[in-house]
Amino acid sequence: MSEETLRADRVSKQIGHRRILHEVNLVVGRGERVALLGPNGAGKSTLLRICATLLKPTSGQVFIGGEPAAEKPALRARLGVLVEHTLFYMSLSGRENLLLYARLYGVPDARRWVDGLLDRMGLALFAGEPVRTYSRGMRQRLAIARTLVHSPDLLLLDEPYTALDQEGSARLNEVLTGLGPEGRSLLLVTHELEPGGAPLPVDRAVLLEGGRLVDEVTAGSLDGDPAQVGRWYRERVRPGLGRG
Ligand SMILES: Nc1ncnc2c1ncn2[C@@H]1O[C@H](COP(=O)(O)OP(=O)(O)OP(=O)(O)O)[C@@H](O)[C@H]1O
Repeated sequence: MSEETLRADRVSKQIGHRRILHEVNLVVGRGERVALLGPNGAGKSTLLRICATLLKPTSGQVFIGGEPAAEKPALRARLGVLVEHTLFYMSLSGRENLLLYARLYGVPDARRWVDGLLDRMGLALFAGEPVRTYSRGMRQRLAIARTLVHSPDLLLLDEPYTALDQEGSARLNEVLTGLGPEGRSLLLVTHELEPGGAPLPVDRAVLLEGGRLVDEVTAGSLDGDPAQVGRWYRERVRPGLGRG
């Protein structure tokens, strides 16, 4: 794996007559966690989907671990992706759903590993229950666990805190905090600036507006206080008013 886990190189996206992304350059280093922030409609989900190889850019390229993603579909296995509406087999249990995924990726000692993930997301008690009985927050916890099943090098999470309660958010924060030391990387789209009342667990935040990356900040540059990422963002963007 190169030191650059993800590189978006002059990525543009046009849908119909609309330019949604304008020559976006973004690098996520190995073990680095980056928040992709911006107002509604800025193009965050579109950029994340392109980085996740779910959507093709109109121009520009995405590199995963230094390799061009468009030419190597196998790189997909290095990614853990959460976008809206994860699909599960509703009549199967949470555990069975994750085990299917684990077998697909040839995860060793799958049962133990999957049970560990369910436990980390606070789903141990419901592991054997069919997913159709899960609440929205429980499904979101399961969807997060699923992104981790194959120990991906890069997590791409779009609004993962949606529907999570305080405890679920804290569990996710813990998972994301553990990524850096394991050399795993994160691209996180969120409107939640203090999830579960805690600072965003990222090393850097970038601001996307009108399809352009317009600013960035490292958590370390803000007096070493990651809680300041939220303040940094709020000072730049006032909801509904665009750039402040
Ligand atoms: N398939 C599509 N067809 C037409 N327009 C689209 C399509 N997908 C996205 N868009 C438009 O692209 C722009 C960016 O959308 P995107 O979902 O990437 O924004 P976002 O920053 O994630 O917004 P939000 O914070 O509201 O989730 C929006 O104006 C949206 O309407």
